[in-house]
Amino acid sequence: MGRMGGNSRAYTVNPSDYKLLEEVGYGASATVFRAIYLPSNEVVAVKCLDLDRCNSNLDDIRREAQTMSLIDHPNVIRAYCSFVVERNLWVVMPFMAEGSCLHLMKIAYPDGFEEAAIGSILKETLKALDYLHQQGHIHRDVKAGNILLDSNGIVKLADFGVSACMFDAGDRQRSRNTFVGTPCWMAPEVLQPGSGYNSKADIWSFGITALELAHGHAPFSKYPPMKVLLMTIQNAPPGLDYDRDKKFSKSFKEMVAMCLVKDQTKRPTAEKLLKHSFFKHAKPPELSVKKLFADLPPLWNRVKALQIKDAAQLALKKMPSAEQEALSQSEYQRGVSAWNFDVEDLKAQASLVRDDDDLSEVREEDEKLKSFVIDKYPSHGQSNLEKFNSNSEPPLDDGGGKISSDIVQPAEYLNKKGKGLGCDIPESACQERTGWKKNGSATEATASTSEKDVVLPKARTQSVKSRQAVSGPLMPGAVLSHSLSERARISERKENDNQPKNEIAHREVRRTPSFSGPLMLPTRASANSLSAPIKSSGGFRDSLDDKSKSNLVQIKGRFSVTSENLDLVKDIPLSTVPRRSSQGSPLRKSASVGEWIFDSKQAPLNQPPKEFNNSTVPASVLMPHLQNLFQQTSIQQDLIMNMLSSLQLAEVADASQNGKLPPLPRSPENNGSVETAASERERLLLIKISELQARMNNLTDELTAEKLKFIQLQQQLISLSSREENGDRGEGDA
Ligand SMILES: Nc1ncnc2c1ncn2[C@@H]1O[C@H](COP(=O)(O)OP(=O)(O)OP(=O)(O)O)[C@@H](O)[C@H]1O
Repeated sequence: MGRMGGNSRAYTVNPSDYKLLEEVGYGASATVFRAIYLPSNEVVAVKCLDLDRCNSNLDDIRREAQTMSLIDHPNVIRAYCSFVVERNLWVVMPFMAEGSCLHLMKIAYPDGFEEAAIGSILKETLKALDYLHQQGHIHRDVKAGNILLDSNGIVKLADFGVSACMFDAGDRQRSRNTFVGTPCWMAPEVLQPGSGYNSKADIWSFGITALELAHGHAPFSKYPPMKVLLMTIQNAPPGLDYDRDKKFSKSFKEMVAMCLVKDQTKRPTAEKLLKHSFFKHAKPPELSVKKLFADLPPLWNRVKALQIKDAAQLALKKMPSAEQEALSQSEYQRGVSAWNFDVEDLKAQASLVRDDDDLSEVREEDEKLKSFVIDKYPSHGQSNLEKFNSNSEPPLDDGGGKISSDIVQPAEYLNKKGKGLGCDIPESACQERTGWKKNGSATEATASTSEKDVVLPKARTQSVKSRQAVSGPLMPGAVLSHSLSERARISERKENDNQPKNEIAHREVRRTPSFSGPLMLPTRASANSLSAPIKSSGGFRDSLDDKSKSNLVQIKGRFSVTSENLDLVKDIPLSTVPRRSSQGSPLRKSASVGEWIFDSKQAPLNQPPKEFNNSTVPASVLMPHLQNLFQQTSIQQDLIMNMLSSLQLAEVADASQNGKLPPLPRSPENNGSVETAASERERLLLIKISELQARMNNLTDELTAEKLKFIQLQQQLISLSSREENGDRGEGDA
């Protein structure tokens, strides 16, 4: 460590020679400051690496620092010198006044740069890569966050050297607990166990970086690491879409496609890629890059604005997501640090990760972000909040988590014409151009082909949602209330996802005894099994929990999918219930109770109309049948419930009087046995209820039989009378 060669100017390794000024960047393990090198009054950047957060030892760092001293290229940022200050490693570098491309996009270009600027930035970056590869190095961390710009438009690739060393030794990027990163830039071969990788891995990352610059975020960036790993391995490579990314040239699309080939041997070298027509026509960066930040405020003010926004986003992170992210993150750390993936294991882990990219959720988060900012910065006013939007934002892929108490000065900045903030937000600093530009679906629309791959999980999530809705919003009128309650239930479920498990369980128990919606099948099941007073006992709580578990068909994302065909007698001891096969069940026929009430035009219940088997039947045809079915079922349900409850009340009173049920203990001395007696009482009541149900079934059977008899008699009567009529007519004719 110490001074590094290849630089004409000598820099001391004495920390007191450096005056640290504003923070201009932060990453997984480091914070970067603008600083003054006092002996020469020169502005430099000092990167302070927290050694406690790095998994590398000092020897590794020293070795890498020596390697760095050999690097000398205009497009690779070099370290002037480095030294240890307490538990930090300070790396002194040239100060790149416009920061990273990532920051620039976040602050002013949430949808990415225009092609001319991208071409220049990529060309300079590729020159750096070519140089490094020629020197036998692999960068391994090519991404917009590591492409730095200075005020002249000069482009330099950063984070090589010390950082790469730390990457070797462990898991540099992911060593900080608060950091949430994604392996979006990693080549498939890097993620695959044992496949080995070389400098072509940088070409893949370069291709991903091209997409990042084009869209404002890397493909898959909204997914947690585990999911990204799998998507990178399993999905078709991402790319620029020939239709959707119309604004980009064919040669740009071609160039990206060449980089993002899964077979590394088919990817071009940096040297070869530089000869691609896309780079041949690239403009000098002074022309196309410099104008990107022409009217932007100083870097440190932008960084502060971003920190506030990042803090707001972090504060809004919902618990389960955070937990899942932590899980994903820890798995990711485990795998990445060893560079040894068990793909099957990853799949299993990734299946635990939610699919959460539907727009409604993004909007929901967006709304929360707004309200958070209102709470935190009430003076900003609603009009300004309209400018806040995180839809287009990729997840934080740098540090974050630092809630700065500093206040960004009133922004004279970010007044870029047509894009400028032009607002009066004092702290979060007019973030219109800080990536909070509203572009929601537009981002989706311009997504790369990679995001087409994402459509699948999306569709799956949606189908799960629609299945959930089956029990609810079938029809207007009386059922509407149920649909509403069901929707409320779903949203409650959503809410539940954000709550500690024990609380959810608690609420589940509290919710189920409510019989407000007799048409809701899950509620029916619980209503059928138990009466309200019994439900309040602890014993029932267990049974409820078990029941809810047993009804769980699938957990998908935020939603648990429950069986819609819950057995109404599920909770009743089997031995006491005369079970019938559904086919031969008179109870099924007893659905004809509805026929007594509704006119004969109504659809038969036992047999769905033929069209039902045809999936192409229009909803307009299906809806009346479904409504009819639903109404009849609900009426039948109500009838049964009424009969059941009246019978039940009578029986319970009866049984209690006859001493069949143990009376509830009344004296305080009996307190110890209250629970036992109560649960015994519950058990007996359950048996009673099941007996009553069985009796009710028999009664219904009898009723149905009587009805059939009645119909038969009616038919006989009709035929008799018609025969009589015919006889009369015959006689008359004769
Ligand atoms: N020389 C520099 N001049 C100006 N800004 C810089 C300089 N070096 C780094 N930065 C800023 O600081 C940020 C973090 O730096 P860097 O990427 O080196 O840290 P890190 O901890 O290695 O981050 P990560 O590992 O997440 O990429 C950069 O994204 C950039 O915005």
